[in-house]
Amino acid sequence: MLTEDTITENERSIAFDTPLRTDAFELDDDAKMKLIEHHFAGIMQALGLDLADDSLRDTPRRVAKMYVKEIFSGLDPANKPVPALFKNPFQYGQMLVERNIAVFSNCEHHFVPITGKAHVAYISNGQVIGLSKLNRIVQYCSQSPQLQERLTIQIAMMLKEALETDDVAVIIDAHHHCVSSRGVKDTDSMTLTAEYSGKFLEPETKKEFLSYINL
Ligand SMILES: Nc1nc2c(ncn2[C@@H]2O[C@H](COP(=O)(O)OP(=O)(O)OP(=O)(O)O)[C@@H](O)[C@H]2O)c(=O)[nH]1
Ligand SMILES: [Zn+2]
Repeated sequence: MLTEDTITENERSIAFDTPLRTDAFELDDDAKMKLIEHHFAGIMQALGLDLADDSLRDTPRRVAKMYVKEIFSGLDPANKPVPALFKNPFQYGQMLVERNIAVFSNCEHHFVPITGKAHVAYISNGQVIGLSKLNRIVQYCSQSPQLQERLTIQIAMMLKEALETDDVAVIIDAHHHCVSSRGVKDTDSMTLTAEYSGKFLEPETKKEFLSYINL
């Protein structure tokens, strides 16, 4: 069992990487899209769909482009945002909370959407980050086949790396379409995950963060 006490930060980071093969980047994006287009046409064929139909003809190409360039573009570390930090001349030393960041991800078990909100916070160690970069970090981590637990931890790790501080918190409140549109078909349940580190492990700081986000 992995716990924060028994593993190092580096080991934890590897444990929570999205499982990728070592040859994951031997094909370039164009080659990946060609392959996905071919295989997706096979799926449609197996379902009995008529690929000669005007509306369906280009679907394999659309899906391939969407996977590689959009919803799974976060698999490629080349797409990782590089968040610029600014000096903090006004010495803002309180927590900064960005709440209600849209989460659009996809569940790795069924490849259907996970949609919801992320609430992130940090306490500056002397530098501040451009606000939109917090959204970009959430987006990048979301753009892989995901588990909500792993997504939460990956966002926290990337915030720590970008902000050069351990004082970060992440909450995700999300709706899993694999739970609502199929399977158990529960349309109302939401899944809540949290990752706290540094000062956010202290009860008062955690309480202050939670008081801002109106769950
Ligand atoms: N822990 C976790 N589980 C998830 C997440 N997304 C989906 N799941 C669950 O993954 C499980 C996969 O279970 P399986 O029994 O292999 O798949 P299944 O037969 O399609 O299961 P049902 O969804 O119950 O029909 C399901 O219980 C999903 O609800 C996630 O982000 N985290
Ligand atoms: Zn699922």
